[in-house]
Amino acid sequence: MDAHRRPLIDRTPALLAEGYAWLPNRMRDSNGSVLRTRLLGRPALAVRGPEAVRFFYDESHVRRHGAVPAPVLDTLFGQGAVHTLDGDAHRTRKELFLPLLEADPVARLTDHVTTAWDEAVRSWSERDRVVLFDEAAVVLTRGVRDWAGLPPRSFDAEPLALDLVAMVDGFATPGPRHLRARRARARQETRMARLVEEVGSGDLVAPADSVLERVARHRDPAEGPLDSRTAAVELLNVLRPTVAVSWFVAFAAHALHRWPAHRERLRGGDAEFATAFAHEVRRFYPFAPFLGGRTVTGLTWHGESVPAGGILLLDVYGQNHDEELWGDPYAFRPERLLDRPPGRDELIPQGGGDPAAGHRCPGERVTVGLLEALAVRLARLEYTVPEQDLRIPLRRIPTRPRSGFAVTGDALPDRASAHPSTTRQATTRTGPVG
Ligand code: HEM
Repeated sequence: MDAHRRPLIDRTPALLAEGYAWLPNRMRDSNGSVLRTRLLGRPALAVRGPEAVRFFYDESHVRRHGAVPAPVLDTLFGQGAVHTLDGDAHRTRKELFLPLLEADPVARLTDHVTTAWDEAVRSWSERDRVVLFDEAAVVLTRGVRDWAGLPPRSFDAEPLALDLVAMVDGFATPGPRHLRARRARARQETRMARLVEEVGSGDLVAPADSVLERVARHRDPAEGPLDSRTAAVELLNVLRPTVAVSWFVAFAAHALHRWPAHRERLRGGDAEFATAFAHEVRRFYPFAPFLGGRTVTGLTWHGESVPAGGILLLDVYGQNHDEELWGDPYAFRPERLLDRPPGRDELIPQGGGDPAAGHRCPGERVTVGLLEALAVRLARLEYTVPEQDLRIPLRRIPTRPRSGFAVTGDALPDRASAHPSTTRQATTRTGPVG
C-alpha cells in the first residue's frame, strides 16, 4: 500500500510517553518541517516555521471551537475561555486582555511583583533553604492579586498560588496531578465567580480599571454581560498564567547555574542583555509543546494533507529548537537574540501572529517584563546550590527542574551571622535538559 494512503495509527499514547520530544522526533524522521499523523482519534498535520505560523493562524484554515480537549479546559483554561472562541466572539472577548499589550499596566504589574519579591527575599534569612519555584509562585501570586484588584484579606497568596500552579501542572497528564488540577480550578472558579457577583451587586468596589473591574463589567455584544462563571474563567486567565512565570524563573535559575558567566551582565543592569536573556530562557526551555486547531477545510502544506474536521498542529517546541532558524539550537546563548531580535513568527513560546487580532498570548510583554526583572534580581543574589536533582525531564508536560531549584546560604542575607555554624555545600548535581 502507498505510504501516503496507509491508515495512520493514533499517536496519542506516543505523545503521553515521549512528551516534548514526540513531534520533533517524528519531524526528524519525516522531511523536517511537516508531519502527517493521528491524534485524539483524528487525522492531524503538524507544521513548523515562520511561514507555517501564518498558515496556522489563518482563520479560514482552523477554528478553536471544539479544538481544546475537555480535560485541558477543565484544568488549564476553563470552559468558555477566550482560547476557545473564533471570529467576532473572539475579538470582543480578547479586548479584555488588550491592556496587557501596553507598557503602563505591565510596568505597574512588574512593580507589584518586584516589591513582593524584595520583601520575600528579606524573609528568606529565617529559613534553612528555599525552593525558588515555590517562592516565585507565591511572589507572583501576591503581585498579580494586588495588581488585578482582588482583596488581599480574602485571598491569601499561599493557598491561591498552590491552586494556580496545580491548574498548570496537571493539565496534560492523567492521574493524581490531573485530579488536583480539576479540584483547584473548581475551587477557584467558585471563589472568583462570587467575587465578580459582589462587584456586580455593588457589595464590593473593585479598583477603577483593574482586571477585576473590567471582567465584571465586560459585555459580549451578542450575549450581553458575561455570566459570573465565565467572568471568573477570564479573571483566572490573567492570574494563572502570570503565576506560571514561576516555571521560567526556575529555568532562569537553572541557566544561571549552568552558565554562570551570564550573571555579570545581568548584575550590571544591562537592560538589552536582560531582554535577550528572557527571550533565550523562553526559547531554550520547554513549556508549551505545541498548539492545535480544528481544520475548517481540507488543507495541504508542503505536499501533505489533512481533511476538514482534522487537527492542524503548530510544533512550538520544535520551532524554538529548529536548526535552520536558530543554528546550534541546543546551546543556551542569549547573545543570539542581541545580534538579531526575533521576528514576530520566529520565536513562538507563547504562540505566533498578532496578539491583538489572533490567539497569540496577550501576556508576552508581561512575561518578558517579569522575567527580565526577576532574572536581574536572581543574578544579584549570592546563594549556594546544594546537592539536588536538577534534571528537567522532557517526558513531563509541563516540565521543570525536578527539585524546583533549592538554594541555601547567602540568598538568605543575614544567615551567615544568624547561624555561624552552618556549613555551606557547593556540591550540585545537574543533568542535561532532557
Ligand atoms: C509562563 C508564561 C506564559 C506562557 C508560556 C504562555 C503561553 C501561551 C500560549 C502558548 C498561548 C496560546 C496561543 C495560541 O493559542 O495561539 C497563550 C494564550 C493566552 N495567554 Fe499566555 N502564556 C504565558 C503568560 C501569560 C500571561 C502573563 C498572561 C496574562 C497576564 C497570559 C494570558 C493568555 C491568554 C488570555 C491567552 C489566550 C489568548 C487567545 O486565545 O486569544 N499568558 N499563552
